[in-house]
Amino acid sequence: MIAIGGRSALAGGTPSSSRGLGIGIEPPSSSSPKPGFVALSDLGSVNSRLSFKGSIRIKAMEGSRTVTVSETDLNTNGHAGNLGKSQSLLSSIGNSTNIQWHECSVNKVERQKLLKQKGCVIWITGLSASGKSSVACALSQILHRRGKLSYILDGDNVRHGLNRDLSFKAEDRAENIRRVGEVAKLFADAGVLCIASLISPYKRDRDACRALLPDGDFIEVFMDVPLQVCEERDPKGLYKLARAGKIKGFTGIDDPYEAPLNSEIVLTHKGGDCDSPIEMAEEVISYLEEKGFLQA
Ligand SMILES: Nc1ncnc2c1ncn2[C@@H]1O[C@H](COP(=O)(O)OS(=O)(=O)O)[C@@H](OP(=O)(O)O)[C@H]1O
Ligand SMILES: Nc1ncnc2c1ncn2[C@@H]1O[C@H](COP(=O)(O)OP(=O)(O)O)[C@@H](O)[C@H]1O
Repeated sequence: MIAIGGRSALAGGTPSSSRGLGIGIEPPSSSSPKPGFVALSDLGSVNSRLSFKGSIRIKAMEGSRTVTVSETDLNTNGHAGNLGKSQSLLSSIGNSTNIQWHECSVNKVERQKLLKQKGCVIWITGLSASGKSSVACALSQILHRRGKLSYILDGDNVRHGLNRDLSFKAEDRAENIRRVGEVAKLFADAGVLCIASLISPYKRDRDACRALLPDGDFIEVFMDVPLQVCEERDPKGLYKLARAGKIKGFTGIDDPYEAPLNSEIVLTHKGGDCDSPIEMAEEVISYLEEKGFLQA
C-alpha cells in the first residue's frame, strides 16, 4: 500500500510551508495508515478520477486529505487553480467531504492593484487593558486618512456575533483565535490590512494563525504592558471582579498569558510617560511602509 504523509495544518498549509511532504510505502500488512498518512487505496473514486501529469504532490492536513497534481498548478492560496477538466480535484477537509476549490481571475493580486496596498494581518496580542483596541483604532484611523483600507477584528466585538457561542475556557479561546485567524486570512486575501485585536493568550494558537498566511504577511504586535499597569487601568472593572473571585479564569489572574518571544513589533510600556496609542500606531505604520504593504 502506498501512503502519502505530511505535516499537520498547524504547521502550515501553504505550498511553501508544507515542503517536506513525502510519499512513503506502508507495509502490506498494515490495515490502517499511520497518523498523518493517507492510503491511496482509501481515496476511492477520487483517486480514479485523477490523471496525473508531472510530479504527484500531496498536501496533508490534520483531519484532511488533498491530492494535487503538480506545484505549477497551485495558485497563491495553495489550492489547485488551472487544472484541466480531466484533472478534477476533490478534497476532504475536516468533516467536509468531496469539496473542490474554485478560482476566479479577479484574484488577490488584482484586488491589491485596485486598492494600491498589500493585504496582510496585523495581529495585536496582550493582556486585557494593555491597549490593544486603542492601538487598533488609532492604526485604522491613520490608515483611513492615508486612503488605505483596513478592518478591525476585535475579540470583544467578534464575541458579540460569530463567536458568541464561545466561553473563555482554553479550548474555546483556541477556537476563538482559530476562527478569527481564518477570517483575517480572508480579509488579507481581499487585499485589506486586517487588524486583529485579541488577548490570544496561547502561543500555539497565535502560531497556528501565522501559519495560515504566506511568510511575512502575519505581523504580530505584542502589547508589552505589565499586569500591574493593566490592573490599575481596569476600565471595565474586570480585574477587580477577578481578584474578588467573581470572574473565574481571567487572563493574567488565574489563567495564563504566554508572552510572545519573536513578535515583529513590540510596543513597550515605558513607565509614567508612556507613548500614546497614536504614537504606538505610528510605529506599526513605519513597519508597514518599510515592508511595502502600503503600495501595490
Ligand atoms: N475570563 C476572561 N479572560 C479574559 N478576558 C475576558 C474574560 N472574560 C471576559 N473577558 C473580556 O473579553 C475580552 C477578551 O476577549 P478575547 O476574545 O480577546 O479573548 S481571547 O483571545 O479568547 O482570550 C476582554 O477584552 P479586552 O479587555 O479588550 O482584552 C475582556 O473584556
Ligand atoms: N498608550 C496608552 N497609555 C495610557 N492609557 C492607555 C493607552 N492605551 C490605552 N489606554 C487606556 O487603557 C484602557 C484599556 O485600553 P484598551 O485599548 O481598551 O485595551 P484592551 O483592548 O487591550 O483591553 C483604556 O481606558 C484606554 O484609554
